[in-house]
Amino acid sequence: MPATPRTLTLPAPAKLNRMLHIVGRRQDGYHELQTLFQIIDLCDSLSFTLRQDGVIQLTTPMDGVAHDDNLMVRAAKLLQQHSGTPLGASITIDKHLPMGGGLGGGSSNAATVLVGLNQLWQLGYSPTTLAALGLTLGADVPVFVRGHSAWAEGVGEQLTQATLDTPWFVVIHPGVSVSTPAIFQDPELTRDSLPITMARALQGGVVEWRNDCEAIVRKRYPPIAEALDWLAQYAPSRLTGTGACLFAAFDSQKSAQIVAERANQRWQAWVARGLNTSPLQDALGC
Ligand SMILES: C[C@@](CO)(OP(=O)(O)O)[C@H](O)COP(=O)(O)OP(=O)(O)OC[C@H]1O[C@@H](n2ccc(N)nc2=O)[C@H](O)[C@@H]1O
Ligand SMILES: Nc1ncnc2c1ncn2[C@@H]1O[C@H](COP(=O)(O)OP(=O)(O)O)[C@@H](O)[C@H]1O
Repeated sequence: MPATPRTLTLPAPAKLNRMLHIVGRRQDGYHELQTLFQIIDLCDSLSFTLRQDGVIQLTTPMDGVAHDDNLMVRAAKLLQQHSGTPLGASITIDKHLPMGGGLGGGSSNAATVLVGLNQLWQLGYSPTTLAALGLTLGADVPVFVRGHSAWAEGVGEQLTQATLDTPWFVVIHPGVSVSTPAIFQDPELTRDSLPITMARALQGGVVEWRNDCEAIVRKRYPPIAEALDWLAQYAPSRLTGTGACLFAAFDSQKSAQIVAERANQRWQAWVARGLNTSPLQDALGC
């Protein structure tokens, strides 16, 4: 039998919401969405070292997030409690994704912890079990556990695998942070988009592909409106999630790079490839 690995290094990729429609509001205040999630090759990198003493320790603190509130620590403890394993782990992160930027970095970190520790602790849980556990941490965790571009409904947890085009994206963070709860509480938010089918969404292309949060985000955060308008000179620009990041698709890496290099120095700009399968699942060979 092969020896149990004692360390594991795995990526935690970002996502874009290629479109996001708000089709209703539940009794508990949460919004019903229809969205196309696409995983991109912009990643954080997480390393796990097995511990026999049962301790969960994040060894790279993150500014503004207390140790025990960190989604990585919460995910590890959740899996530990659920499984009853006596094992622990030290976790380090090389963080590249902006926090609270609509790229799903925190959720992706949590998913990589669930998938990575499932392997390191040899628990043998299925993706379905891990996705259900992940959902208790955040609506965007399941898509990263499944590791495939997807059509999502409900609050984002009802996933159907989808295959999207894989352009090169320019992704911009305009340097302001958006409060997700404030956007969802905004009285002017459009909440009555007509539900569409996944087939229609995939056929509709750019015509149907809008983000219903964008009008409010533009109004409340002028620097985001400025960045969306700037990027739209080159290709249709759109917000991801509730922002603050926005993106546009290009045919080649070169054309995306030319645009990214022209971006305002006050913004962060990346060039990233759209994917259909996650680098996390690629790394694990599943
Ligand atoms: C809307 C998305 C699309 O990807 O935006 P981003 O977070 O990526 O920007 C996500 O599903 C967000 O999910 P997540 O980031 O987990 O949201 P949470 O922290 O759970 O929600 C923060 C708050 O936003 C509101 N909220 C969130 C999601 C939702 N479908 N309806 C809501 O009304 C709730 O008031 C909630 O308390
Ligand atoms: N490991 C983590 N990485 C990023 N954010 C985290 C993490 N753990 C907790 N958080 C909290 O979760 C919030 C949302 O994070 P993130 O997923 O990056 O944003 P978004 O949901 O907008 O894409 C952050 O503002 C931060 O307070």
